Amino acid sequence: MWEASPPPEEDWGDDANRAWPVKRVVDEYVDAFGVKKYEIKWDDWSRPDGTNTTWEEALIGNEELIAEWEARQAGKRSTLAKKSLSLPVAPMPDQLWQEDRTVELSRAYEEKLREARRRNIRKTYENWDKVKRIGPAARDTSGDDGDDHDEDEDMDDAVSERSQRPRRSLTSEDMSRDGRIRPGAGPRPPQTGRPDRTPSPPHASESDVAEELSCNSVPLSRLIRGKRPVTPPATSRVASRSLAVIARPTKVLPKRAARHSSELSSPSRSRRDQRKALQEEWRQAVVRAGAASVRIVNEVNSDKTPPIPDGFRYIERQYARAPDVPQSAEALNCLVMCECDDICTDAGACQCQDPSDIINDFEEREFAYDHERHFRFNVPPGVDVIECNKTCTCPRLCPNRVAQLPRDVPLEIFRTADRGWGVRATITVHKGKVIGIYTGELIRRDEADLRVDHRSYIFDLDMHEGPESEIDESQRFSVDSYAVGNWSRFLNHSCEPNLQVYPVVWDTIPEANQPYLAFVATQTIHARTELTIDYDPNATLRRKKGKSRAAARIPPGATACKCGANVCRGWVRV
Ligand SMILES: C[S@@+](CC[C@H](N)C(=O)[O-])C[C@H]1O[C@@H](n2cnc3c(N)ncnc32)[C@H](O)[C@@H]1O
Repeated sequence: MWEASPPPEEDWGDDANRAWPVKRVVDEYVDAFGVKKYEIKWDDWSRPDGTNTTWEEALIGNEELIAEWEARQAGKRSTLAKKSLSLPVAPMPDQLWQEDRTVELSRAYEEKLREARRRNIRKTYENWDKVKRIGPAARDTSGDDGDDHDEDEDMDDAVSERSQRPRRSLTSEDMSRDGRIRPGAGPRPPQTGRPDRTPSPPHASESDVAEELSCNSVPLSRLIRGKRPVTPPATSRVASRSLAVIARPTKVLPKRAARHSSELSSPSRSRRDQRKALQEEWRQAVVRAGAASVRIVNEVNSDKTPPIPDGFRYIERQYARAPDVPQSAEALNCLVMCECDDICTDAGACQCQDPSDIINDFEEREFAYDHERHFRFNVPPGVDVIECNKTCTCPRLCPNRVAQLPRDVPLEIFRTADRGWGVRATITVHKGKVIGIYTGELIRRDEADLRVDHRSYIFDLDMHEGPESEIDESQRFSVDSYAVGNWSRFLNHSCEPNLQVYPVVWDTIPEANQPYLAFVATQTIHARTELTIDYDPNATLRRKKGKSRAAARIPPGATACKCGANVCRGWVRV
């Protein structure tokens, strides 16, 4: 608790309006309205406490003072630049490339390279490579049999792919506002004169035609938008079941995970060893993905590990696709490329946002994130956030690449007193901070319906579905995190949650109905506060609208809610 001291007294005497001599300008800042202010050091005036500076807005008639201040600053900057050329731009060992300090570092690095080039000095800062490749560089290859896809390589691949193959994607003109593809639209050769692009041929080549067909072959039912339900994004499926009776997963797991699972379940291993092995397996998966740590902690009872099924595979930031849900080539061909010069700052001018339905009060297109990469909560229900994709020219630290980046919030999977295991962050996160994404096995909905035992861990990707939707059954998908998943499978329900879920795409188009689900903080969440979501936002909406009066009666298929919130409706569909 503290109280601000009173401002220091200022006494300008009776002749406050006389011309007071100024010594010099000692500081400056630009206020929230863009007005520049200068801190002035006075020559023969001071407060009783000895301080003799004040902040002044206009220095009319004293332009030479400002000129002198600016010259001094320029001198300082150039001295610093000279000095800093010899300073290493080195990341800390635990530094992740998407952190703010890495962004600052990258800017310093660019500045130094520019200065070195200007002075014709051949200078390389080898340590910078570590920032760029923090995921793969930190990879622990011991025991890695190499059959896992390196999650962090995706973006790097994308960048190199971009420079190797001619870009093929829809431009803004090909997509109309409602996201439909216009007849005759299709991928075209790039039109600007950037050095790495091939000039536009007069007629479409064979490959253009092939891609055009594949892009236009996205079934129309999947391109119909504007008929989305006004419901919150995704709903967890319904079923109450005991964790003790979890059935073994039916899917054959990849070699690597199976090996670990047999190690983990070996009767010769003590429970403590099993915990260590599991923690290490997850640590490696997290490091490979370039993400912040996930620790397993239990301060409540003697359980060493959460009750995951044998062969559980931790996968931080992508779906494990079921064999009958391959990555849609059509969707990849239909990615809209933006050509922003640097980071994307104007959604209206960023071509990949053309199909986006995020519009502000002035009917202008808006990004879902602000310049600090915080979610703006401006996404209407049923609308996917469209992040910049692998064909876009912007860098990986563009503010419109957020959910696709590795998680930078360190987490703990911790034992709760009465709801099994839960998730909490070990740092305070602020409103709008995107924590990460839900991962798991991407399966068809009809398959999800059969996995009754997994229901608590299945998220339906149903944000585009509603009574009027014409989405074909074969195009409805769900994510099952029972046997494959990440920290988010441990998120518990609260009737007053501190996270919200929103659908987001970057490696597909919204019409493919396979977005990722991202979790964003809806308020400041202090370190080690449990992170929670609402498993049944529709029920909350109905309740808010007063449609469900029998709040405390537990409906069939639901279980007693133990979220402890003041507004708890008393039951939860799990
Ligand atoms: C997706 S899992 C969450 C992680 C789970 N606590 C665990 O230990 O694996 C969903 C299960 O957590 C429990 N659960 C989550 N939120 C709950 C709540 N508010 N009240 C009671 N049980 C809850 C239920 O057993 C539910 O089936």
